[in-house]
Amino acid sequence: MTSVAPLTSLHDARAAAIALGSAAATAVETVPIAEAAGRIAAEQVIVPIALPRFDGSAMDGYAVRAADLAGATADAPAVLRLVDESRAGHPTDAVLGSGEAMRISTGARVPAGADAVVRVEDADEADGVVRVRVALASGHDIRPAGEDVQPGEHAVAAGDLLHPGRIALLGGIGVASVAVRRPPSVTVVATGDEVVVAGGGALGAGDVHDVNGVAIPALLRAAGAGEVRVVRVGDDREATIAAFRDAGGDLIVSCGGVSVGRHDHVRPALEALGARQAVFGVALQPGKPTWIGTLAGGEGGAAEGGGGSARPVFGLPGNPASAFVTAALFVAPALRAMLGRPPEPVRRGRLVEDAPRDGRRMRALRAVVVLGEDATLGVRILGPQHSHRLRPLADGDLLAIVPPGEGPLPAGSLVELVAVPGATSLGA
Ligand SMILES: Nc1nc2c(c(=O)[nH]1)N[C@H]1C(S)=C(S)[C@@H](COP(=O)(O)OP(=O)(O)OC[C@H]3O[C@@H](n4cnc5c(N)ncnc54)[C@H](O)[C@@H]3O)O[C@H]1N2
Ligand code: MOO
Repeated sequence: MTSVAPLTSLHDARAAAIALGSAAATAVETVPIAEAAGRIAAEQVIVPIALPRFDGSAMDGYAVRAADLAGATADAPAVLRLVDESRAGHPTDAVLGSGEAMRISTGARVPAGADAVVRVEDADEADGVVRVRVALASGHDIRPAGEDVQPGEHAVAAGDLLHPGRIALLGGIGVASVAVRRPPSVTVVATGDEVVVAGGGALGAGDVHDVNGVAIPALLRAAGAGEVRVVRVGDDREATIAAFRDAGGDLIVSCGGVSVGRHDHVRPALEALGARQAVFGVALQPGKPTWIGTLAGGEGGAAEGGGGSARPVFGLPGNPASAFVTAALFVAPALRAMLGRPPEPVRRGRLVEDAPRDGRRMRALRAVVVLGEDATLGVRILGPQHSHRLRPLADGDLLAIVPPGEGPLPAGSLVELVAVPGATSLGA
C-alpha cells in the first residue's frame, strides 16, 4: 500500500463489518419445523404449554398408591387388586382406589388416585391380583406435569441456530413452523490471470491452481451463506468492473487484486461503480490490504426490496492465507449479523509455546487446541505462517489473535481465539 492513511485496528474493522452486516439483514421467511434444522431463528418463540402435559408414567408397570406398598418385600409382597389399564394415548377416567393396581405403559397418563408406578420387573400378576415386591416413595417413576418447561419460558431466541436439540423442544411444544432468516447469497469474485481452476487444463509456467475460489466459498457456506456463486476474472480493469457490476447476491467478496500493484483493479473498479469505502488497510498480518464497504444493487438487502440496497462488499487480499483469515475475521461476522445472530463471544486460550509477534500489526495465527500442562487445554501456534502457505490452514482450525510487540509473546500468555467456520475446535 502506498497510501499513508493510518491502518484501521482489527477491532474497528470487525465492528465496521458487523455494522454493514446488521444493516443488510436478510428477509424473514417461515419454514415447516421439519425443514428448519440449521436455520437461524428470526423471532423469539415462547413456550405455549407445559411439558410434560400431564403426570405420566416413566416405566411399563402398574400405577399404585405408594401407601399401599409400605413394608413390601419379596417375602412379604403387597397384594393389590388389578383394575383397568392406562396406555399411552389411551388414558382411563377410572380413579384408582386403595388396595388397587392399574396396568400402565411408559408415557401413559397416571390415573387419578395413583401416586407411584411399580415396574413390571418388581411385581407378579396372576388371576387379577398384582403382588408387588418393593416399597416405593410417592412420585416414584412418575414424570410430573410441567417439570420440563413452563408456558411463558423462551424456547428459542431470535438469532439462535436451530440445531437438532432446539428442533426437539419446538416439536414438543407443538410448533408447526418457525420464522427464520433467508441465508445470504454471495458472489465471490476471484481475480488473477495466473489462477487456473483445477481440472481446467495444464498450468502455464507462472500459473497456480485456484485456492480462493474454492476455499472462500467453503468457509462462507460454513458461516451461514446460502447460494455462493464464483466468478473468475483476469487482471483487467473493465472485466473487474463488469464482474462487480453484474454480481448478484446479498454480499460480494472478492479475492486478490486489492493491493497497490499496477495490475490490481479491485479498488479502482469499486470506485468506478460508486462503492462506498468503510475500511481500507487493517493493522493486521495477514490481511493488511483488506477493503470493506458497500455497493448498491442486487436483488436482496435489508428491505428485501432489491435494486439499490447497499450490499456489503469485502475486497480480500489474494494471498490464500490472507483471504482465508480475513474471510474468517470479517466476512463471517458480517454474515452472522445478516442472519440476525449476535457476534461470537470472545474466547481466550493459553499459549503452550511462545508465539511470534509483529512489531506493529496484530497477527492472526493459524492454531490448534492441544493438551497443555496438567492436561489443561492450551493453544499451539502452527508455524511458519507466510501468507502464501497452505499447510497451516490445512492443519489449523482456529485463529489466535496476537497483539503487536517486541519479541515473541511468551508461553502461558492468554490470546483471543476466533473460530474458523466449518472447523470444529470452537464450534461454529
Ligand atoms: N508493494 C506492495 N506490494 C504488496 C503489498 C504492499 O503493501 N505493497 N501488500 C502485500 C500483501 S500484505 C498482500 S496480502 C498482497 C495482496 O495483494 P492482492 O490482494 O492484490 O493479491 P494479488 O496480487 O492478486 O495476489 C497475491 C498472491 O495471491 C495469489 N492468489 C491470488 N488469487 C489466488 C487464488 N484464487 N488462488 C491461489 N492463489 C491466488 C497470487 O498468485 C499472488 O501470489 O499484496 C502484497 N504486495
Ligand atoms: O497482509 Mo498480507 O495479507 O501479509 O499477506
